[in-house]
Order: sequence, then structure tokens, then C-alpha cells
Amino acid sequence: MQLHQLGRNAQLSARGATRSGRVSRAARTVVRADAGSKPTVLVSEKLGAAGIDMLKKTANVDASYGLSPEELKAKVALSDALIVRSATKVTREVFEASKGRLKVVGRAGVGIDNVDLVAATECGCLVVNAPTANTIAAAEHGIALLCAMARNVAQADASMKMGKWDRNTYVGTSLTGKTVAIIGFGKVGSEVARRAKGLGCKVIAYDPFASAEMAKAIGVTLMPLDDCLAQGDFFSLHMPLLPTTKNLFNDEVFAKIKKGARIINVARGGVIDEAALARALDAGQVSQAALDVWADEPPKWEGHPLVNRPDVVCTPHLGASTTEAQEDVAIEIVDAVVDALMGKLSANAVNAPMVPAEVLKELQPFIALAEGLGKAAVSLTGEGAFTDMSVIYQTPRGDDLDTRLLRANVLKGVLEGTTTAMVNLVNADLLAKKRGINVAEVTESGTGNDVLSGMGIKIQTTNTKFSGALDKGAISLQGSVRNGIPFLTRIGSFDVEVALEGSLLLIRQIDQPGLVAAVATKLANEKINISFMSVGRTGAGQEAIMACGIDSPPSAATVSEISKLNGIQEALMFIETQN
Ligand SMILES: NC(=O)c1ccc[n+]([C@@H]2O[C@H](COP(=O)([O-])OP(=O)(O)OC[C@H]3O[C@@H](n4cnc5c(N)ncnc54)[C@H](O)[C@@H]3O)[C@@H](O)[C@H]2O)c1
Ligand SMILES: O=C(O)[C@H](O)COP(=O)(O)O
Repeated sequence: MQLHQLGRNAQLSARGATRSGRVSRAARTVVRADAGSKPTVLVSEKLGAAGIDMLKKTANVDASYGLSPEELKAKVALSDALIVRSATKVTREVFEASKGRLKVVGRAGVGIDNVDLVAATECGCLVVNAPTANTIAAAEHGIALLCAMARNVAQADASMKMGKWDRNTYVGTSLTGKTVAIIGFGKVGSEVARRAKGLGCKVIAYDPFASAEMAKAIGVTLMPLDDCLAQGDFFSLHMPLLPTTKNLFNDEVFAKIKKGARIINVARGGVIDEAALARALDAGQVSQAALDVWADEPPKWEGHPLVNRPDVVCTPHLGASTTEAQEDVAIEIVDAVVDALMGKLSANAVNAPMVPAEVLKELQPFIALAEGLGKAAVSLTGEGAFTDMSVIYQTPRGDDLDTRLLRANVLKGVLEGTTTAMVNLVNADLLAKKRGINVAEVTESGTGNDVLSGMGIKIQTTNTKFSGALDKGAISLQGSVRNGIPFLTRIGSFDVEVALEGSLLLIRQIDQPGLVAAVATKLANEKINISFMSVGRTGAGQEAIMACGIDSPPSAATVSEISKLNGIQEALMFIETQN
């Protein structure tokens, strides 16, 4: 006869949902600011006033600009969200320093190369960006640099301000009829293309992932990089900084371009090898460059290979800096951060799968079931690790069911009691992988009108604290939702019907008269009320499982006494902390 008492998971109950709050549990799968109090949002770089005003309606705003890395680390420990632009380096140390408090990082702009996404994901912190609001501003700046460079505007201006009237040195080059090669044909690249065409340029582009049809629709020919390099008179760079694009424009690439071509970069400094560009300019292979972005920002002026050259036009990362764009970016990022803090899944999430609102709505009732099944199943495992588990979905939807949210919540239930990490949609799969847990998903045909008629979980182990939960060599549970409440419907090979919330007492017994009353008496002696009871048996007088929902957990002594009752084979108390 086995007897186990599982302790209450204080951490979980401390942030538990109320019955009426169950609807919001899915939402809080993603992020969760402390309920009841306003979240604190640290804004570490200048953000448009409209965004700050919006933010103040829902959050305590700490606008602290120019923080040192140490100051930033101290502040994130007191912040639920952080909003940055490109200057704040959100490193692993920053995430670790937040000690789990930081739920969301909002990048008020597009490029997220200043945010350590791996660390964010590992820490369960959602990263959102503002992908659209500065597109036009960046494209306009690209065109401004193209024109300024072609007509030596900056150099001529500087010369006049030195009292010179020099009409010979600054003779420019015409744009009309020239070929502009766009490298990175995304949002900004395609807007630059439209504008360059308006200036009478022929536009070609290289982007390994862009759609040729979309390019064709705006009169742009997509072609391989080498063809672009051979044909472009002007190169306008618009790809993100990634390991695959770092130093993409290097000695080898500069050697392939048409002699005397010009280059504009409003993407990221790191996509150009700056020393190689300086060599190409020295050799006349590139005749001019116009750069908004730099490998290090701000660049180290002294001895910098590019900043001080007359054939390079420089701006200090101004692409997104128009009044209009900054207002729009601020609104776009504040919307995304506030939504995320309120638990809504964000369309601007960078490190979490997007779950569309309609999918979220229909899965909502099953979120608590998924988490509860995961938690219950792992509570039944014995000492030691397990490696394989499966989640079973009974659904009329077949393979079309979007299971990511459900899987994440099963994993939340499985992992959260055994790790200090907050498990959510952002990091659930990663944390399971790190723990060496393989998750298989199985879809079975379901009945009824709901998206799911039931869910199951199997942990492939016979190492259990309650052998009644074993079925065919695995700890096996099934559940479903009844009137919005998650129910356990099967334990091992026994059908039961008990709400999967609060405290549960599981008993394996030989079916016989008087046992239910005997258990109830033992619990009553401790003034413990039974809220639900369900007995599943293979047949009269045969093996059975009694599942009791109880209002408060009995003492270990009472569970021990129950387990010694005549006919009882094992008893297990566990706290299923849905509430
Ligand atoms: N200077 C600024 O202030 C400023 C403002 C806005 C955007 N940006 C930067 O511009 C870049 C583009 O922004 P976006 O909004 O157009 O992004 P986007 O995601 O819409 O477009 C990027 C494009 O680059 C393509 N790409 C990826 N790898 C590539 C490769 N190896 N070669 C060629 N193309 C590749 C992608 O397929 C995508 O189409 C980002 O780095 C962003 O940070 C800078
Ligand atoms: O990626 C971006 O959105 C731009 O580089 C803008 O950066 P900023 O917000 O620092 O101006």
C-alpha cells in the first residue's frame, strides 16, 4: 500500500485564478503583471509624447533616459515592461537582473538586434516591436541620402559654411536612368523602390525571401545577388542584421560591384564591413557612400575608417526620426506592450508564436484543462526524470486544430512546479526541450460542437506515486470541460468525473460497500468537506478508483489512516491549484 502527501505549491496558488477569472488564464499564459496594481513600465529612450500619455493611463511610467547598464539592471528588477529604441542593449544580464519581473520588452521600432532574443525567450519574456510605423520615414531617409549623396549636398553645404563658393568640386551625378539595387526587399526596401522609380531610376532587388509577384507589381525585378552587384549603380541596403547578413558587404562583394557604384545604408551598420568599404572607396571601386547606421553606435570618431571621409555622407541613425514616425511608433509600441501586459497575445510578438484572436477565443475554456492535466499528471510521477509524454486532443477539427496554446499550457502545468522559471507560450517548448522532455501530439476524432470534446495526457513512465493512474505503461489522464469547468474524466483505465481544481484525494480500492462512508467519516473527523466524489470501477467488487474533491487538504495522518482502511490499496492527496 502506498501513501503520499503532496504539498501545496505556494508559488502557484499565489498567482492563481479565481473561478470567474478563469477566462483570463489563457491570456496570462503569455505575460502577467501583478493583478490589482498598475504595472510599471520603464521607458529607457525618448518615446513620442502620445505614447507616453497612453501608457500613463494603464501603467506607472518610469521614463529614465541614458541609463548605464548597471542602472538599467537595477531598474528592470522593479519593472514589468521595458520600452527601448535601438540604443539600449537588452542583454542576458538585463533579463537575469529582472529576476522574472520583466514580462515584456517593447522595441519602439523594427530592428531587434539590440535585444538578446534567446535570453528573453529563456526567461519567458515576450518581445514585441513596432514593425510598421517608421517604414516610410526610413524609406524617405534612404531617398534623402541617395539624393544628397548624388548631388554632394552635405559637402557643398559644409564648404559654403566655410565661406567658399565652389561650383566645380561638387558636380553631381544624375539619378534618372540609373539602376538602383535594393538589397532586402521588405517594407522599407519596397518603399524605397517605389520612390526611386518616381525619380526615374530602374530598380532591381535581391531578397532571398521576397515574393517575385509583389516585386513585379511595383515594377521591380528580383534577381540573384551577383546579378544585382553587377548591374547596380546605387545600392540601397534594407536587410535586417542577422548572422547571415553580418558583413554581407565585404571585400569580396565590393570586388563584384560595378566600378564607381554608390552605396546607401539605412539598415544596420553591421551589414557592411566598414574597413572593407573604406578600402573599396580608396580604390575607387565604390565612389561614394551615405550611411545612417554604424557597426558601433555612436562610432568611435578617432581613426574611424569612414566618418571623416569627404566621400561619405553621415547621419546619426536618423532613419526613423521624423516627428510623425516617432508619434506613430510610440502608439504602435505602447499598444503592443499594454496588450501584452493585459495578457493579450500580440500580433507584434517577435519571440512567441502568433495565436490569432479567433483561435484564442475558442480555445479559452480548455486552457485551464490543459494546465490542470499537465500539473496533475506530473504530480503522479515518482522520483526521477521522464523523457516522453504525449498530449491527446479529441477534436472534430482533425489536424487543423491549432494546438500551440494548449501544448504550452500542458507544459506549463508539467514544468512550473519543478522550475523557478515562469513557463508561458514564449518559452514552454524551449524549457521542455532543455529538460529533455519530448512531447508528441496526437489528434483523435472528437464529438460535439466544441473545438475539443476532451484532452488527454500520457507520461511514458511506470514510476508513479499512484499506480491506479497507470494504463498500458504510462501515467494516463483524460479530461474535458463541463460548463466552463475543467473535469478529470479518466484516471489510468478508470472513468471518473471530478472537477480538476482545488484539492483532490485519489484512492485505489477494491469496490465494496461502506468504503465511501468510511473515507467520508475519516475526512469529517478533520472537519473536511467533500465537494465532489466519483467512483470508477472495472466491475462490482472489483478494482475501483475513488476521486474526491475536498474543500481543504487533510493532514498526512488522516491520509495515512484512510490508506489503512480495509479494502483500500493506495491513497494519494494532491493539490490541484487551479484556484
Ligand atoms: N535607419 C533607421 O532608422 C531604420 C528605420 C527602420 C528600419 N531600419 C532597418 O531596416 C531594416 C529593414 O526594415 P524593414 O522594416 O524593411 O524589415 P522587413 O523585415 O520588412 O524587411 C527586411 C527584408 O530583408 C530580407 N532579407 C533577410 N535576409 C536577407 C539577405 N541575406 N539578403 C537580402 N535580404 C534579406 C527579408 O526577406 C525581408 O524582406 C531593418 O534592419 C531595420 O532595423 C532602420
Ligand atoms: O530599426 C528601427 O526601427 C530603426 O533603426 C529605428 O531605430 P531608433 O528607434 O533607435 O531610431
